[in-house]
Amino acid sequence: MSGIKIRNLSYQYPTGSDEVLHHINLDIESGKLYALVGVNGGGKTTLCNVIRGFIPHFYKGDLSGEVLIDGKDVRTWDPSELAEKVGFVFQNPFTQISGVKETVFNEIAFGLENLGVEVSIIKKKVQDIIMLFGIEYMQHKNPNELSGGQKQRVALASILVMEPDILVIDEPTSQLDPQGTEEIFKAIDIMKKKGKTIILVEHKMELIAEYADFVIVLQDGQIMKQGRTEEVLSDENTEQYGMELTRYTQLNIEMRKHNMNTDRIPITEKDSIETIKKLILQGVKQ
Ligand SMILES: Nc1ncnc2c1ncn2[C@@H]1O[C@H](COP(=O)(O)OP(=O)(O)OP(=O)(O)O)[C@@H](O)[C@H]1O
Repeated sequence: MSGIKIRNLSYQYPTGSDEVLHHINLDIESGKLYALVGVNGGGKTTLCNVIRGFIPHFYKGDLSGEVLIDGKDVRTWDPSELAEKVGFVFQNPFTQISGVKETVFNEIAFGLENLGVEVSIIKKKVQDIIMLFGIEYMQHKNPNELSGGQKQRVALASILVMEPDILVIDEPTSQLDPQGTEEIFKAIDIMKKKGKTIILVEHKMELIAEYADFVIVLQDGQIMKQGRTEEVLSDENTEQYGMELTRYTQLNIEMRKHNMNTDRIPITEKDSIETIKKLILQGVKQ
């Protein structure tokens, strides 16, 4: 179980003329899923890079404030230990696949091999992950011959097999069709149920509404809004930060303009059906 505490964090890239993160304060509770949202260039990837220690270990620049992972500042973490603690899944699965392994099974085993883990343990762990992700059918395939969605699942599995406590996942579905997207979210949900702390950059609000515990809205390097998913996504004001509320919330807001007031503003399909059903039943009783 791992938590992250960020206090007054500001950052400027070495080649940049301005700060791209300004006075960020965040408490990331362990075992929860946080969706990091906001318009392009808001600083989402930069913040992810701070959390995984890429900034300041690889990108220098000006970093001020505190970023504590399990109570220890990222600057004092040993980079390889931090890489074991925080698993990072890239936006583009093609970047993540090693390119040197000929089967999906060996690809997933690659990270553990590099750590020098005993072969019998590696086999067991890889088999377990393959079962968990339901990707037995592709284990003997060449990773280079997989579709984008399949590659992305293999990329996630290769990170999860290393058992990091924290997972930072940057726009995993941006290149995927609806089916591939659903498969990825099922995999993310599996990780959540395993108690991982997850920070997910994602634009698809309906999926965020369904899976995230908390939402953080970043714009121009500042946190404009943060809170429980229901709170942030049922608030019309969230739209001012370039976010589109889910279609269920939009419908509800329209209904309210016509005096059809539900007891609460839904953010998911299931929620929407329930609130509307209740409203209809109330109408029937009157
Ligand atoms: N390596 C870099 N050097 C200098 N400036 C950078 C670098 N990487 C990003 N930036 C700048 O930092 C700001 C934040 O970028 P970042 O990629 O973190 O935003 P983002 O919210 O992830 O955007 P997107 O949704 O487009 O991925 C942008 O103004 C960007 O131009």
